[in-house]
Amino acid sequence: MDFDKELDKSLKVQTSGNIPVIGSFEEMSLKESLLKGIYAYGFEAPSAIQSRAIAQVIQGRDVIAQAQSGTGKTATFTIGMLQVVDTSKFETQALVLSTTRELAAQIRSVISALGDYMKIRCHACVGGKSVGEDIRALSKGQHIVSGTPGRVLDMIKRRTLSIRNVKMLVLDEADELLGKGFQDQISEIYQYLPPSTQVVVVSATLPKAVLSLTNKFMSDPVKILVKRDELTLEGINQYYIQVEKEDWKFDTLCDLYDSLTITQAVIFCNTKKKVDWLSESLRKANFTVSSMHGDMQQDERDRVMDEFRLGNSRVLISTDIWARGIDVQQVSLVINYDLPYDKENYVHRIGRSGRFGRKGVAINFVTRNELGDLTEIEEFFSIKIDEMPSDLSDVL
Ligand SMILES: Nc1ncnc2c1ncn2[C@@H]1O[C@H](COP(=O)(O)OP(=O)(O)OP(=O)(O)O)[C@@H](O)[C@H]1O
Repeated sequence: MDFDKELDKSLKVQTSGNIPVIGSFEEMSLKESLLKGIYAYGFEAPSAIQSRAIAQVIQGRDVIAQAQSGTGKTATFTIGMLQVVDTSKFETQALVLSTTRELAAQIRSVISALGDYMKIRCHACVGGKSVGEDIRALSKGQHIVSGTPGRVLDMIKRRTLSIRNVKMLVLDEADELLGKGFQDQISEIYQYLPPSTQVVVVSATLPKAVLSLTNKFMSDPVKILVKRDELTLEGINQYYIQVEKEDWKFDTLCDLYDSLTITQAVIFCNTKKKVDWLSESLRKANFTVSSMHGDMQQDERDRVMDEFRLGNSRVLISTDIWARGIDVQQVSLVINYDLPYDKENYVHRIGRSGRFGRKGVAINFVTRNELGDLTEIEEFFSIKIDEMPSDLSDVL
């Protein structure tokens, strides 16, 4: 199946002005070494967001790029960034900020892979890792830094990360970075950057309040936006299972376990405590599961992540730390053991499946009391979530 064409037909975007759509990577006038990196990585044609936004980033415009989950936003800003970085200068010219350490590390590896033939130097600057290693890596000279706000700010303040020559700032998962938890750190980092820094803002969800905030630090941005009712992917089938009481969710999950391991599955809970409880209970019942949340040591988080990426573990239980950006193509099933508190995160969570045109299934566990929350999600995204058919193999 031609994923690109399928994907393009079903996705609707709104753009500011008349933004040209460039149908191939060759037509983007990219450096030879970058083009080679793109093809070596296995990309053949640009996705909808890539064919619109890459050229705008390269032209130096401030860009607001919204696109559905798993449709190639990372490569959009990465290709734009790699094209404008001058690799003969061993100084940091672009800075990418994201919400979790795992996501910052994933972005670093995409940058390194696509920029392989350009001999790009890119470092992930994230919390939980040795500061000494950051200092060593940064002192060698890194063209691009991908990091989480706290550690990046720390490195700037220590003058270990020199931002004098930064030309571009990318805010991935921008709505979360500009929300309460990160806003102060982001604005502090921004104030250190040269005034002419180009800003690229990226996310699958960009609520109006966030869009209006961007006026403060972006000038006349090009906007590529998706309406809320176009945000869920057609390739992800969404269902709910209603249970009498919360306790029964556990038995329902046990019944589903065999189906979960057909490919890979992610199960979301709303709290770290519940992740611990659910994974321990499943293990006690002799099911093999991995788990991950923000209170775990970073080396343990890294180990769980590596195992899951390699496919050595098939069922991962996590909090919203896993909701955004993480790309594991084999994930075809997402279970919301709890519905997310934050409606936006619903599309991010279910978007861990159905990556780049692949099929996915999302199952929401709800008690009678939670049915109203499910309806709110349906109304918010203008979707219809059906009751799960009795035989899951019909839908997987
Ligand atoms: N042009 C392309 N051709 C083929 N595969 C692609 C292309 N662009 C991206 N991909 C692949 O699609 C997958 C999803 O891409 P990516 O992680 O960039 O999505 P995203 O839009 O950032 O998603 P999210 O909203 O979850 O952050 C990745 O595995 C990536 O390698």
